[in-house]
Amino acid sequence: MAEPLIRMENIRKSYGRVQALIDARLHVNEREIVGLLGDNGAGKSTLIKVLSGAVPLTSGDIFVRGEKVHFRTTSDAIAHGIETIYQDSALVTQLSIARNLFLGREPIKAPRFLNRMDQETMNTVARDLLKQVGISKNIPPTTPVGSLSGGERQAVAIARAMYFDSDLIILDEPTNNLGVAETQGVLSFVRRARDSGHSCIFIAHNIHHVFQVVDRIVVMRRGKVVADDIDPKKSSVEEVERVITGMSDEEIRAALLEGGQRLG
Ligand SMILES: Nc1ncnc2c1ncn2[C@@H]1O[C@H](COP(=O)(O)OP(=O)(O)OP(=O)(O)O)[C@@H](O)[C@H]1O
Repeated sequence: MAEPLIRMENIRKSYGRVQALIDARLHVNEREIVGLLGDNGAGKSTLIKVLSGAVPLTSGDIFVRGEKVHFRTTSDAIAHGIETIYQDSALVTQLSIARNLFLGREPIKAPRFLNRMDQETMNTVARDLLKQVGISKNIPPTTPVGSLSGGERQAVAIARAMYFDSDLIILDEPTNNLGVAETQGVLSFVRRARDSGHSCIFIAHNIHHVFQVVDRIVVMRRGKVVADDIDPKKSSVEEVERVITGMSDEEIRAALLEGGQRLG
């Protein structure tokens, strides 16, 4: 079998006495959307932070296309094609969509010594990217990001990762606080990123959103990966919820009943 794009093995991460990750493993194939699920505190964010170079691992190995890597900073991970998009996506609201797409990597107009940004190129690329990512309305690339909706901002961040050729785009709770239509928009941007050759890790508390978009589901519980090959087409939401909680139907019913009695 082909070497996966990303392979993480025996990942341990301790914060003092707290063992956030215990021999966690994760792989992501080329052109694959992996959904990462788990209850609060299961270790999802920590695993992603390790993969994006934001926190150092205590022990374990990370491979990119079979090559062992050591990420000490987020720039190391970005240099290996791994881009993480957080909810607020680090966009500058006062600047245009085009400027945000190129933030820190702006093309320079000739003659280069004058150090003038090539606004025209930025606008042309931005227009094309917005189309690729599937922003349906005709939004000019000169529009300030501050006037975009939450879903459109996610689209700009995804477009940026696509343009700078990130192989893996990690989306941490991209649909949080979004309305129904906006959420559907973001899910379709993620599908388009996959269809144009990128892989994604999608973290969301809303299991229904995950089911709609991912190719495979990975579940974490108490720092460990307890399932890494759930096919959303063959499993039900309830089955996956059981894996997340580690509870049987009976235990879930008892917990609900107990909760109901407490409320009553
Ligand atoms: N900086 C930190 N210092 C100490 N403990 C931490 C730190 N970050 C996370 N933890 C602990 O590590 C464990 C895993 O947390 P993590 O945030 O990775 O879980 P999560 O699955 O992302 O949860 P959530 O869905 O609530 O964001 C938890 O017990 C958490 O309290």
